[in-house]
Amino acid sequence: MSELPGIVVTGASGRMGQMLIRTVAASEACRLVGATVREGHDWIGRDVGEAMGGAALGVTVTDDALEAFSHAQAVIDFTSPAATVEFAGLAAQARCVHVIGTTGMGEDDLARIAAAARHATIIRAGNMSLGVNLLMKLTRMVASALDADYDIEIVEAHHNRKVDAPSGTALMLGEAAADGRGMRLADVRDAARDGITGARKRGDIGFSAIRGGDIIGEHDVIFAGEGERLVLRHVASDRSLFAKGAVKAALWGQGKKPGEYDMLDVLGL
Ligand SMILES: NC(=O)C1=CN([C@@H]2O[C@H](COP(=O)(O)OP(=O)(O)OC[C@H]3O[C@@H](n4cnc5c(N)ncnc54)[C@H](OP(=O)(O)O)[C@@H]3O)[C@@H](O)[C@H]2O)C=CC1
Ligand SMILES: O=C(O)C1=N[C@H](C(=O)O)C[C@H](O)C1
Repeated sequence: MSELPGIVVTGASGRMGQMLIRTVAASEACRLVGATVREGHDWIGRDVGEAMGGAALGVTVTDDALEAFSHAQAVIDFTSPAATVEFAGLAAQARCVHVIGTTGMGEDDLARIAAAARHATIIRAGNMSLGVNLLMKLTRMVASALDADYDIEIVEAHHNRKVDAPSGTALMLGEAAADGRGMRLADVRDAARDGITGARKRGDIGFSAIRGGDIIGEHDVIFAGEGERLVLRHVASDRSLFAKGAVKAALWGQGKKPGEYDMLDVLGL
């Protein structure tokens, strides 16, 4: 019988990194074979389960990503744009499926990931949950049914440690809304209102970001018309939601041709 796919988790000490370690270790469909952290991190050389304050998991934390990837079939990566771009090259070299949850990527980062996807299977999504990916489909549908008399506003709320705004999810929802209207988000995006902004421009898609406490992730897509308002909402109440989606993506990616995929592909939506 062949072995279960081996998975490496990058950024193992992070909020999502620790959640992913627990999720992969508990899965009956894959094995945890590696855990990486930044160079100089004080977890290096320790068992990752113990470093997290729990039972040993038999995996030693390392900062040698390429060596760790070379023993794996998939890498799950929720870190930072700079780290993810580097890992994309290393995962391609090691012929691993690369699941990317990292948000806040710039044009340049995305171009480098697209280049890596010429040789590697990459699955990237700003949100790995079933609910948000369904919400994208609904958003596209409603945006195409309602004309620009309905102003589209996307409001997102996250914990006070989040470093990027608008969230990756909000941008995915914005892309879906723009697509539903036959527009490019770049042409209608309004994400920075402050001061005397002038009246709202018809057809724009607005973004607002709330940051506070331990909010895991909440997204509203508002269609505001005259005399009525339609609100589509997703609330994440447990980070394991994202980790389970990422594991599903890593397993789905096994044997897939090189290219860039998303969670709509994984979930068959
Ligand atoms: N797609 C999805 O479903 C979801 C996406 N996310 C995204 O995942 C990312 C991580 O979120 P979260 O876990 O909350 O953040 P954290 O800050 O808790 O974790 C990030 C981890 O990445 C590590 N890291 C950052 N830069 C580097 C680098 N250059 N080299 C090596 N390691 C690095 C950090 O290490 P150190 O602490 O040493 O800097 C840390 O361990 C964010 O972009 C977030 O938006 C989050 C949840 C769901
Ligand atoms: O940083 C987070 O926490 C989250 N980030 C993702 C995003 O930017 O949309 C997904 C989720 O909302 C949590």
